[in-house]
Amino acid sequence: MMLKDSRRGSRILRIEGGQPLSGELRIYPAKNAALPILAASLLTPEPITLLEVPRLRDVEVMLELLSHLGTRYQWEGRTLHLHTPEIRNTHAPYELVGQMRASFIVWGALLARVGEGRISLPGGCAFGARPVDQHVKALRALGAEVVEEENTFYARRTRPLAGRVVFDLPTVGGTEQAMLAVALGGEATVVQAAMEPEVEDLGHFLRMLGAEVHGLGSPILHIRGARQLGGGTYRIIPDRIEAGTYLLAAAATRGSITLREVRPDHLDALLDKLQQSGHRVEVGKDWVRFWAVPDPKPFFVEAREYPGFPTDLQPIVTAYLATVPGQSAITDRVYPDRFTHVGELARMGAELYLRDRTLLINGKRLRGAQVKALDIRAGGGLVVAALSAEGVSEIEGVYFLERGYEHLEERLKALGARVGLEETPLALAAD
Ligand SMILES: CC(=O)N[C@H]1[C@@H](OP(=O)(O)OP(=O)(O)OC[C@H]2O[C@@H](n3ccc(=O)[nH]c3=O)[C@H](O)[C@@H]2O)O[C@H](CO)[C@@H](O)[C@@H]1O
Ligand SMILES: C=C(OP(=O)(O)O)C(=O)O
Repeated sequence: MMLKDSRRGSRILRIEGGQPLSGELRIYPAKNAALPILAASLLTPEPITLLEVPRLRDVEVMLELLSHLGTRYQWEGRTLHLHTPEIRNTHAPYELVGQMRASFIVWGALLARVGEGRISLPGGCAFGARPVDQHVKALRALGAEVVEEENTFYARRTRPLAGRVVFDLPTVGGTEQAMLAVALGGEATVVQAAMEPEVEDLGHFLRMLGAEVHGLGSPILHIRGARQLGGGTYRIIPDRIEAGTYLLAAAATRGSITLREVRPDHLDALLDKLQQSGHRVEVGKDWVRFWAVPDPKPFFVEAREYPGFPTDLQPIVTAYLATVPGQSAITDRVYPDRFTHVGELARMGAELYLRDRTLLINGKRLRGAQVKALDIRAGGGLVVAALSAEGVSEIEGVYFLERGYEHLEERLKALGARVGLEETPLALAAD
């Protein structure tokens, strides 16, 4: 019996597997680039327009937080107008920050704009420890006074933040936090900065506002903030994780698809693995064509920081490899315990063995089952597995899928999948 989850609703995604995906898809802009750019909009009193913003639950949550802090916003189709003439609140409470980790970087923006910020420890996908010590280290290195009390952090500054931040490890959110903290009037050199395309996109956005940003895409960044930032219109980069999910779904179903409005260079690590598996790939400036072979080969993947194989595609490539005969192996250097999807995939008949943080996979034809998405990309993995499986799967935890995949059901249908979103009857949903 399915358990009722009142906060997350009781909908299920029903997938009848076995249909090879085929067709064309325009990839949406990146959630993980949109979220820090939304946080950065707090830095300026001037209006900002973001073109083609993903209409995702995470974006709605971030907008709720921004309005609490003082932003007025308006949607016009997929275009988003934002304006923060002044900050009305300097406290980002748990009810908002607890829903999503990316919200934590509004802290740096508040500190830069009004000199202080109080923020609750963030929530987000739970796939092992996700500390914030590097965020605190960065703000302290820049001269902020930081006090932690009962899962809430308070920071203030008495002068513009400036200094050298040396991270212990490359952190996407930590790097973005440091960038926001100095973009308005401060200055920083960031050593061992994250090189992810989403960090680079934030850098381009800050440049548009008037900050100087050097070294984007490299491990050493230099940011010189402007005394006053302006506004402008910005287009966010395509979502490499959404693109990767559809490519792996096509691979798992032995289908063929064309992705448009993508950045193939952001997908290098995945495209290389797909080719290693035997599939055919062609790329152009902003498109990728993919044809699966019927008898792909297994491979080894190690998820790492960009430009390595992305950890956010790790659960999804696991689902694909679970369909490939032979032995594959996966490790995740970014989140070594990101394996919440393993038990659920096993329910679909996948043969997976976790040994010393390495996942060994004996690929085979999967079978449909009732499973539960426990985070966004674990959910993406279950969708990929269900699409390739024999029979019907019912995926619970649609809430998580909606955090990361816009119009998932319609898009899969357009590619020929047999999929439907269903309300669980109340009788079934009750525990
Ligand atoms: C909204 C967003 O963009 N989320 C992405 C972002 O998350 P997020 O920014 O939270 O991930 P980080 O890059 O910060 O994490 C990388 C590693 O650094 C560690 N760490 C991080 C911060 C800190 O203060 N201390 C610390 O030890 C983490 O535990 C992890 O092992 O990058 C992750 C890694 O690519 C992705 O999985 C997430 O989808
Ligand atoms: C893990 C993700 O998001 P967050 O960092 O907000 O948990 C994700 O987008 O896959």
